Amino acid sequence: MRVLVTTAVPAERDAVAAAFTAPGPASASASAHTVPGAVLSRVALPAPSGGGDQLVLDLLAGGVGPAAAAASTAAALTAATLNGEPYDVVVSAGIGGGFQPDAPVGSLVLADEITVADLGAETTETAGAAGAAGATGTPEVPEPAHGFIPVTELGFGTVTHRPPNSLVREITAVTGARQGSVLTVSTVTGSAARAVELRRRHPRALAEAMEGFGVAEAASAHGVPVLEIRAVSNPVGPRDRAAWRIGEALAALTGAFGKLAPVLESWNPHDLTH
Ligand SMILES: O=C(O)c1cccc(C(=O)CC[C@H]2O[C@@H](n3cnc4c(=O)[nH]cnc43)[C@H](O)[C@@H]2O)c1
Repeated sequence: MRVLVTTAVPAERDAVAAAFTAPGPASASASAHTVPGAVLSRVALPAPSGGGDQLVLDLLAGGVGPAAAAASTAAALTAATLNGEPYDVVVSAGIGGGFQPDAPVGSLVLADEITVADLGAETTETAGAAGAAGATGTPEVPEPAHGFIPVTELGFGTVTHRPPNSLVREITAVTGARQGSVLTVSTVTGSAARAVELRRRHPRALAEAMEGFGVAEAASAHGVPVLEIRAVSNPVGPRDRAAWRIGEALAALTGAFGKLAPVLESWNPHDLTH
């Protein structure tokens, strides 16, 4: 089983690696290699004693934001395919903001939907009131934008990727993660009003981060299943850097990967029954 794990920054990548590289009788081997557009840290676990596939994880610190994440993930996926060693699953992993009170700081969120929240068009038309401004004539002063049309309703692309249900269920069970939508945003939410608006539009959202949708777009282009796991470092809402608990979240990420390795080892990538 070959797994590509894309994080944004090296601290997140190293937190994932720490789940496998602690010294011990059967510790994993670690190495690094470069492919065009990506530097990969490889963790190869010892083959399971009862037989079965060896778990190999390539860890990639692919950059902050959906564009960097998509570009670096796509580079790694393409290189692996050209080398005849394609990945079976891609995981977007890192810290994220948690919507309160459902995803407290320090908790884990596993995405059953990876949704881009700000890919679309602003509109002054409210839902169900399209054309209202036109009915009363041209407004004399510009109205504030108060609506959002996702790109899919404009006739383009996609806004949501769905990880395989079976894998999500099993990982939720072993890690104790909360399961819900994880939003991808290009701007970190910094106000209560924006947090409320995001939850109004996405009632199942538990967390927001900046890379999941980019990773998922690359995985989807290669026909590879995708997961997203976030350890909550801060509440989504008014900007308060003092409230961030990055160390706690990175430790939670390490704990999660320690537990999900056996699930990945035993998962059959050809069983994509949702
Ligand atoms: O508030 C700031 O000054 C600030 C400046 C630069 C970067 C940030 C980040 O939030 C880093 C984003 C980084 O971490 C993930 N992340 C963590 N919490 C959140 C969040 O509440 N909303 C969105 N992304 C978050 C994200 O995936 C990036 O990789 C802040």
